[in-house]
Amino acid sequence: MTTMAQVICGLARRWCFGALGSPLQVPCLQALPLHLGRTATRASQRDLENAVHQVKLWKKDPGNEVKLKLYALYKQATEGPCNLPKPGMMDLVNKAKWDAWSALGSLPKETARENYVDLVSSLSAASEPPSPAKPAADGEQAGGDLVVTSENHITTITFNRPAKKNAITTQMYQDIMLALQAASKDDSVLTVLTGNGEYYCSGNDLTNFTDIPPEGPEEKARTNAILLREFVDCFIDFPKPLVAVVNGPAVGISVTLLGLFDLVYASDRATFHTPFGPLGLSPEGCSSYTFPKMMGPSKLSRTKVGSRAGEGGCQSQATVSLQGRGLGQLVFLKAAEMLIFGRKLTAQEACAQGLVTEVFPDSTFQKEVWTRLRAYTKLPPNAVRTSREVMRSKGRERLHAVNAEECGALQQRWLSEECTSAVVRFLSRRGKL
Ligand SMILES: CCCC/C=C\CC(=O)SCCNC(=O)CCNC(=O)[C@H](O)C(C)(C)COP(=O)(O)OP(=O)(O)OC[C@H]1O[C@@H](n2cnc3c(N)ncnc32)[C@H](O)[C@@H]1OP(=O)(O)O
Repeated sequence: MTTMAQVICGLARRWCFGALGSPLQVPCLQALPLHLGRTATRASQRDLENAVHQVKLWKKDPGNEVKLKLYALYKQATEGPCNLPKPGMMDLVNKAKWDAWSALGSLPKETARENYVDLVSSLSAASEPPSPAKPAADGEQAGGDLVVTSENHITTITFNRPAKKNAITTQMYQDIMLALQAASKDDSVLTVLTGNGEYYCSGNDLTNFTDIPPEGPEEKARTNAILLREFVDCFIDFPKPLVAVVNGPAVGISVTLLGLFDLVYASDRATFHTPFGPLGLSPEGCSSYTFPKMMGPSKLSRTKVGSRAGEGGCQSQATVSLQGRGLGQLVFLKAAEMLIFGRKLTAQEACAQGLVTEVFPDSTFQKEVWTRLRAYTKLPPNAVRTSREVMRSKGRERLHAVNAEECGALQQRWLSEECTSAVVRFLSRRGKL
């Protein structure tokens, strides 16, 4: 059941959206501890104006409680005690504002001004914009192979091995699982995966296959299959919307997992490559199920348009040539081009196939995507979560079964001569073996 407090906070959140700049548009309830100890100089009218200006520059939403307090102090500092008629019970937003202002009673204007200035100054440090991960010129970036940040209701998990094209080590699989567990419980609305540097991710670190334990390669394949299954299960069961911010080329498991994401935003520099054939491997990340499924509907509609073969600008050769042979074949062919034959897709192609939600020019990619995501976090979080759950719940059991089957097949593949030779080929080209 929704409580009145939740209703108020929901309304307040909507009302506050994008209104940080104005000290007048500020809701919520409890009093905040203030810095009352200004003794050196009293805050002047100029100090107040500067503080108001500073609030306008804040990039980070300080939350409704703070904004409501700021509103009340500003009104008290400029107009004195609350002089408005009490709003009706159902006028929730104005009632919250009125309550906050009235709660200041007969606090002198000067003190309110001083409190406003002190509050802004104490919060300003915390409102600095986040420093984005800088592309590494060379070598690893500080902060570990995986960087997890949480702000503005977005938890971001960043692959941070730019010198290795963000290949995923065994430790990183473990750390991503831990990060997802934490993100499922934190106050974030969205969870984002992205990469630092030129690549989004070059997939599984192929040296993961080289440290064979004393028990032998069978044991290695068995433990890898368990790790992979647990890892993919975390994505299947994750309770909030998952967003991939694909900043550059994506390879292997970083591509297949995208079928389990809710939004996939790609730079036009990104490519999508699953070289399982050349590596002697088979698909994972539930892609053997999600890829044919997601690529299906777009092929279906294009097939209908395709009766005018040659006119439809987005028809591929394969689509046209398969017309009339049955949709099952048609759908499978497109996924098969990627998963069996390792065809690399451009961002635009991946978008046309339904793998990518939207493609952005690389020059504006970060700005546009993060602005969009920040706007999405202003939506009522419980509604977002519920919608996500009803969309995901139907297919979850099936996804777990697919994951188990794929991991079983891979356990065999990893022991095959085809796979071993491919990994040896890759590692020996740089004198790693
Ligand atoms: C628990 C197990 C789960 C298994 C599940 C998943 C399966 C997969 O993900 S399969 C896909 C595996 N990935 C690949 O096959 C990609 C391999 N890498 C490449 O083909 C190229 O490196 C790439 C095309 C990504 C980039 O090429 P270049 O631009 O020419 O760069 P370099 O090759 O010089 O790479 C720089 C540096 O990074 C190392 N690197 C890159 N990718 C990987 C990787 N996947 N594993 C290990 N190392 C990788 C590369 O060796 C270079 O290292 P140095 O030689 O030390 O500079």
